[in-house]
Amino acid sequence: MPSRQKPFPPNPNPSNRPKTSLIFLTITIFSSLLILFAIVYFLYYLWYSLIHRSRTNPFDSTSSSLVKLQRFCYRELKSATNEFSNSNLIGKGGSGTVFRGILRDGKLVAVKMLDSSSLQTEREFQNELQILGSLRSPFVVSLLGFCVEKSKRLLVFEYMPNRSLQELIFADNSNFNWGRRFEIILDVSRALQFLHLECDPPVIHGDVKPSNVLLDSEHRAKLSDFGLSRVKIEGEFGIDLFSQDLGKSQELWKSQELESPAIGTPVESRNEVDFALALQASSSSKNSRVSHNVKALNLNSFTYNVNIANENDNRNRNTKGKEVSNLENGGEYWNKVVIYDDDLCSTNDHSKELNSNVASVVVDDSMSAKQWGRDWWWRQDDSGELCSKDYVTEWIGSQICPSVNPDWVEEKKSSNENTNMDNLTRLDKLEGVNETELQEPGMEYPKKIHKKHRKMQEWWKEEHLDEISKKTNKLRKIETKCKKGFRMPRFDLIRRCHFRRRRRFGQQNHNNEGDPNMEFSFRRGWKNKNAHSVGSEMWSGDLFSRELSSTTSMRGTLCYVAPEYGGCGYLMEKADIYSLGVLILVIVSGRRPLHVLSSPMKLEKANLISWCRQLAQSGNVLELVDERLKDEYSKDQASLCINLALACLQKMPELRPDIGEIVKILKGEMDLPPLPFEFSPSPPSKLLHCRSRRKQKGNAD
Ligand SMILES: Nc1ncnc2c1ncn2[C@@H]1O[C@H](COP(=O)(O)OP(=O)(O)OP(=O)(O)O)[C@@H](O)[C@H]1O
Repeated sequence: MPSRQKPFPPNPNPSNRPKTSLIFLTITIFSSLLILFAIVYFLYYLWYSLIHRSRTNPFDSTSSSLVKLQRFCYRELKSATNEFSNSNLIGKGGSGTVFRGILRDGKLVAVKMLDSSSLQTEREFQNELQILGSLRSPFVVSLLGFCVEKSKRLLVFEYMPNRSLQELIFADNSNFNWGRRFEIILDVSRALQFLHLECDPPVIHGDVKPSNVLLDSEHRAKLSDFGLSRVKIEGEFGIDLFSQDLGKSQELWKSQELESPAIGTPVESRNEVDFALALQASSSSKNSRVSHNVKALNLNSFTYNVNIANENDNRNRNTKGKEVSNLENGGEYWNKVVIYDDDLCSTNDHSKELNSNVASVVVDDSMSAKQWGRDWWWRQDDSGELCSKDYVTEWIGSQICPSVNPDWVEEKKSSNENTNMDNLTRLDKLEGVNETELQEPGMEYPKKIHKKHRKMQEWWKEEHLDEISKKTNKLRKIETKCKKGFRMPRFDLIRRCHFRRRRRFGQQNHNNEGDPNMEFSFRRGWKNKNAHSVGSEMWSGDLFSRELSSTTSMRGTLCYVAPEYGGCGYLMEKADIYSLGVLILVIVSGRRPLHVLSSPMKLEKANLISWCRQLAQSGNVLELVDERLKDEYSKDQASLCINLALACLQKMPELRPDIGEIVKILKGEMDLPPLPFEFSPSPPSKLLHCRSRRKQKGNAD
């Protein structure tokens, strides 16, 4: 009989059901709590790490440092400086005049009155406020306050009673002993260490030189003048045009290195072009790169308590407490005019216009078309023309030899002093310098410069038409790619802001273009509205100014500026390292980087850097040490400093030590890495042979 299946027995205990759901509920609540706790913990951790992170964020909106900046009325600063009297005048720089002042509370300050409002002034002012205003370090001069009234721009700094290193080094009866020199080198290095490694994002000073190193009452050095500084924003650059070029130059470097003669080769064959490189920065277009850091300032989340108040132009208007930036306009600094909220003082910004009335300034002389010409440009296109010491010598000769440079005779008559092609010519400042200024004592620039330089440019144009055309095609290709959607944000950005600027300042541009003299300015390039060829397009200021007009990085000081920066490249930490290298040599030697003496016998010492390299090659670096020190210095320290400087002066930025290493080396915590010989200034030996063969051939003819 089939067994009947019993139905499933009913649950003997119906109260089990609520028990199960209770357990389920408990588990759910517990796990929810756990997740909530984890989230809270994560958020707390995030907050904690943000608050306690070791780096100083100069642009951290939570930072109260900027809030501490005091806004002064013009009247107040006027009375503090006794109406900006000459007796209170303590210095004059490229961008303004500095006065000593005593505030109402008795505090001694240095008041820097920036020269009349221009784009350049405004940018430097904003830079000082936004970068230096947020930095606090014992190695950096403190910015205490500012004043904005109409077109007046003033900055109030802590007073540095022992003035600048420049004055200390070059004072006649300088009691500048070795201990102090070494301390100053260490202090400047620490200042850069702070900027490069302890700030987030890192800050690049961009203009390290003796006059920007100020000394406090205890002769401790502090870095000042952040008008040209930049904030490094990692990863903002998109496609890196520069590094592509750098790759190329690296290949060249390698080939040079391989083909360069071994140690012991006569110096003449691989001597210096540092000076050329520095000067190259002042007029190179080939090395001009689209500036990739113009946006740096605006990329930061500045959330200062600011108002925009400019009723005169198209600048953005913004409300208090908001970031004032205009990315559409390429994020250029001048679209971000910040006026600090202060009930006491006027908040109107009357800075209106780009000062387009800029003199063309170049370094040239009657011989320059030839002298500067081929040799000068050699390094810019690697086209094979030899660049050697000759042109430096010739150039210096032209400054010294009366037959070559009649201007010099005049100068000499009026003064028997040494001729110093000093480092104090800031490339960006040259732009605004007129001829009269150039003829100031100590600045041996020839007078009729426009015409001569024009010739050189025309020569260059002829010689390099092919190359320019290639470059133009390359740019066009990039543009086409842009249009097709291939993202080249920087290029496009630069292009856009160029056109916008042209529109904005259309009137001024028009005026310049109408100038039959084809003025050259570092940012605008050559203007020739009648020129239509590809090559002339470059020099007409179209392509050239497209690159340069948008760049805010046409910066640096002659002889201190890093060659790769060239005024238009990236301003990276290693550019500061290069300048530090020059500064170290200047401190150790007590000489200017380019010190041209009337005696031709001392010509080889004219260029400090190349002289130092020569000494290094002959194993006699201590000859460079300032004679005024006699034998009262530490030979080990001096030789360490000089070798360290040489390491900093390497052409390839990558090969230079970083600032952390430099500080360690100076403190004796790390050995100086073996110093590679710097062959880059020499042309590849192949070219040397070519040239010598050509020369021989020429002689035979
Ligand atoms: N805080 C300060 N305390 C004392 N002296 C100062 C101070 N700031 C500047 N000076 C003096 O004023 C001079 C001019 O300084 P400024 O920064 O205007 O120009 P610079 O650095 O010499 O040139 P440039 O602006 O072209 O780089 C300095 O060399 C220094 O002697």
